Amino acid sequence: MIEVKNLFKRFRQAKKSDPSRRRDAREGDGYFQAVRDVSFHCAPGEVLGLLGPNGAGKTTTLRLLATALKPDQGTAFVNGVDIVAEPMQARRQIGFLSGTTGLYGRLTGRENVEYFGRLHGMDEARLQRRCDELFEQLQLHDFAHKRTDEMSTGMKQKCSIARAVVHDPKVIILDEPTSGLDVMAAKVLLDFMADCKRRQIPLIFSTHHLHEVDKLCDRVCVINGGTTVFNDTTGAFRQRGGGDIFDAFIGVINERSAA
Ligand SMILES: Nc1ncnc2c1ncn2[C@@H]1O[C@H](COP(=O)(O)OP(=O)(O)OP(=O)(O)O)[C@@H](O)[C@H]1O
Repeated sequence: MIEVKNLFKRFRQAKKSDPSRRRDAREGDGYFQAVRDVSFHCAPGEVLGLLGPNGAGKTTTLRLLATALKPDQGTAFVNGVDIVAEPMQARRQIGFLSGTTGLYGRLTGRENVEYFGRLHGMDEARLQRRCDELFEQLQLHDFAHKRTDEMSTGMKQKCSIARAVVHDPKVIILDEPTSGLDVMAAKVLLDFMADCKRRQIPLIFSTHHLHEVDKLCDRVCVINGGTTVFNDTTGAFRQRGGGDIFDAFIGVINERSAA
């Protein structure tokens, strides 16, 4: 179970901006309030889609949840572990794919994944079994021994996912996993996510591709201007758009912007 409760995060800005030129209500004196009151939850067997326009605060929220950043206020619980009080314990439960691939270019795909498995303290037999399983599932076998700096975007992304989940985490958080991928590579990743759902692993992913949400998600959270503006089931979201998920998204964003 993942429970995110009233997260807030501001970033310091090097220069104070001129108040008359501020374009974003989140900008203050020497800071930018990237996340301001974000809440949602995702149970075992559920997939939650995190949506929002560019700059809404999705990546910041996911980095807070994955303990890469510390919130200013609020917290989250990962399988009952408080990410603020016990970040190390929380981190062990989480598989996190960030926007940057984080692969070592001179290592092969398999070497990268094995390296991160060893960092997680996995014993060799379990690590090899897990790598075999992931390389099969992500259709990476043919490329396992290729250096990652010679791989295509899709192959790199699959390796990054394998790297993120090698330790068999209890929850999975993916930041724009299908961004920039061709249809075939995206399908492999969507199938992987569907399998996590079948295995009762709570999974959260951010995306701009609404058809992925339509196909895969049980719950939807929309962030706009750093704040949660929708948090409910995918069915309830569709209804907001009279059955159309695109209209639902635009309606939720426009409603908030008008307010
Ligand atoms: N380290 C930082 N310092 C200052 N501002 C930041 C920092 N990180 C993010 N921001 C700002 O916070 C806001 C939210 O950024 P974030 O990357 O979380 O948005 P996003 O919803 O993931 O956007 P996108 O869909 O474009 O990836 C943006 O305006 C961004 O410029």
